[in-house]
Amino acid sequence: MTKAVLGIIGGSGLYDLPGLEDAEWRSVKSPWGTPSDQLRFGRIGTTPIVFLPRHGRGHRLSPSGIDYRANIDALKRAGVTDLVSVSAVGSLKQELYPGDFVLVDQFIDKTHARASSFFENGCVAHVSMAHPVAPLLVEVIRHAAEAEEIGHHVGGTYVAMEGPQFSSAAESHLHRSWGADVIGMTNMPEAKLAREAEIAYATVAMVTDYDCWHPGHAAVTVDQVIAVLRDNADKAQRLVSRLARDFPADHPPCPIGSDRALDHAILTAPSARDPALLAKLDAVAGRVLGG
Ligand SMILES: CSC[C@H]1O[C@H](OP(=O)(O)O)[C@H](O)[C@@H]1O
Ligand SMILES: Nc1ncnc2[nH]cnc12
Repeated sequence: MTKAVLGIIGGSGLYDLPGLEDAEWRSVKSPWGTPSDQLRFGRIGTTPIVFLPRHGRGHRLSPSGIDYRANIDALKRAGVTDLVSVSAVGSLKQELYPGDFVLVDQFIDKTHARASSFFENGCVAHVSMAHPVAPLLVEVIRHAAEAEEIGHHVGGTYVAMEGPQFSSAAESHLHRSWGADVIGMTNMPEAKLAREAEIAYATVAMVTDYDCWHPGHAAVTVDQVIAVLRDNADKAQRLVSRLARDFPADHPPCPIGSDRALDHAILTAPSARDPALLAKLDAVAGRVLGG
């Protein structure tokens, strides 16, 4: 059993966590770059919490400009074992209405302009992304949503697009033809990097719009996204607070191995590893690299 530290990445509209006790913004340095902001350390009940606003306070960072490696590395250095992303998404299905919450369990990664791995020349590793979302974490979120009587859908596929422009209608129809449920711009490579860092990851996707495929709805605009987020801020807040309050202090092993993803992943022979890269991997891969 490991002691749990709950990380929350706040997406669009979520730049702080009211209700966090003993809260303090603290800078955490990362050898991978500059995290989106300082981390907000605190607790809710007895659960230690580390919060990070993904786009920075004031929404300074575009989805392509976020240093996802620095964010995940900093959260790992802060001791985070479980990470919940709270994200605005467009709906690709009639039955997923603006205001609904979707606990996604799969991703399709269409991003192409972001560093997407900690493992580079000099230390090559291949982790499994077959099951990108940690089932025990989803269960705790599901219980929290039920306890707060917040309507939610369990399961769904999130398409991660590069952005920052929204999709064309042809792209939106293509994503629907893939059977995907929701679309956003940020959960990849975040989920891949969390897996490499052996952090359990799950997403609360908050539907804000019907993207641009729906004949009965105008194409998505930022104003619309913000209006829906504002209307649902209280629900999101209640969900996170309940999740944190009820979060189990001890941590059984993840059934899909999120917490030991590197056990058989590193291919580069010890003698061929690049010492400079190994030094940067101290937090992410310290468990298997030692030192
Ligand atoms: C403001 S709409 C587009 C923006 O919102 C989502 O961000 P996040 O996942 O951080 O909530 C979407 O991915 C885009 O970055
Ligand atoms: N329709 C959409 N496409 C991409 N990202 C989004 N975030 C919120 N709505 C979105």
